[in-house]
Amino acid sequence: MNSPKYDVLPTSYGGRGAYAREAIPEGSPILRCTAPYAAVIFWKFRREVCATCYAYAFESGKSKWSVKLAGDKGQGGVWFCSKECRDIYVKNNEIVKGQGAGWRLEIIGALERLVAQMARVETQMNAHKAGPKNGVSNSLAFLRNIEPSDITPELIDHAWALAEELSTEECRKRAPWTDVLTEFELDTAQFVLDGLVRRAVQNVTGRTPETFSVDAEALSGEEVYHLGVGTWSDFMQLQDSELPLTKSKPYLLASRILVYRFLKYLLATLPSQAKSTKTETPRRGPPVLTDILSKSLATSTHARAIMARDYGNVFGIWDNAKQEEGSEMLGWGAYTFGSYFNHVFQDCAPNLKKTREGRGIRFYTLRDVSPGEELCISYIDEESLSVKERRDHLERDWFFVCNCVRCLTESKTNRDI
Ligand SMILES: C[S@@+](CC[C@H](N)C(=O)[O-])C[C@H]1O[C@@H](n2cnc3c(N)ncnc32)[C@H](O)[C@@H]1O
Repeated sequence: MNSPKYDVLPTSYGGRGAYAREAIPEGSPILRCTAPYAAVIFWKFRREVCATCYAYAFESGKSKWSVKLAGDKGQGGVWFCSKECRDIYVKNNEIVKGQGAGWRLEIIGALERLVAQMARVETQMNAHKAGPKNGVSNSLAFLRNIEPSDITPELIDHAWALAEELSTEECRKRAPWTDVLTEFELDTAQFVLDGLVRRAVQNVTGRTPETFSVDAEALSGEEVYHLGVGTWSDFMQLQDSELPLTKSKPYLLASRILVYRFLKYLLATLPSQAKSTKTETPRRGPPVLTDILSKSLATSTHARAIMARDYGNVFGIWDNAKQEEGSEMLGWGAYTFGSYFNHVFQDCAPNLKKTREGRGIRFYTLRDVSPGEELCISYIDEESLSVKERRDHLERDWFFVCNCVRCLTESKTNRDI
């Protein structure tokens, strides 16, 4: 992917990076991603954060938003800061003009039911003082004790193959769901579902993503290069971190398999599936999105591919409070074209900064950039961490040893360790 202002090229230290095509003055907009390909607003914040523009109710002095969209039977609640944002949500999820976003609310309704069921299971477990079930059952029990040194691509493939068999059996039996997902797993499930929905909607509607253009209006005459969410294949070109992530945090393999099983089960509970009996006449009209989603979960390929592009590529969605006022993370999003900027490498300070604009993000230069210079952001809070903390954090969550000038100098002199 190439922008009018920079090229994405191989770096000397591995992977790709973004390099300025020509001199870029300080304060120049570099890239605006209008929306994430896939995102999640934490389940616990879904009433407080607008599902369209991510506005946080507390910043407007409210405890939650009051504009709600729900299904025919009141299920599938989604909250918005305004009617305009609600209308945008409907438009983005409408497959056939005039038919609204009912299918999406149906899925959210099923999610609400499973969340309520998991709360009941948890209450029962607490009453019986039973340890939490962590979703690693039978054939996958070996995942409980895996160490980083056990992790190989073959072991990961084997675990996913077993997960596919197990989940197919679970959906066939339709026994009640008895595992309890952690908050993080539930949010990961929402993120994966959002990516699968994006893929399905793009496939069905053929809606093409926006391409490079000058969006002069959006920022009062300022020239901003912006990109839409991209296609599934654009998204798939992002770095796949499944292997390094599993080596860094082996427990996440079982956790991600649980997320996949949960989503497959969730889709299997939807009425559109139950109706497809032998006696029913073939459905006419537009493709049923929920059925397409079930098909995309028949194997783990798509869900696994989305999770493989989560760590290392996504950005936190933060409220707009100032840092010193204690800004809060509301969720996270994968902004396809915004994930080619590496962590500051050659010198001590990043030359790009990112800001959130509604559901989009924008990158701009923090200082003058020379032609050919790599455009970098900072992945961490540089100021508050010691050199050891910075390097550990980058190795644990971004899978590389930081050899920037500052880290190398400070490690040599043992400063701040
Ligand atoms: C958001 S991606 C950046 C684009 C990535 N290099 C690519 O080829 O797609 C983040 C990943 O890039 C690599 N990376 C970023 N900054 C780096 C640096 N300073 N040194 C080495 N690798 C880095 C790490 O593998 C990290 O997980």
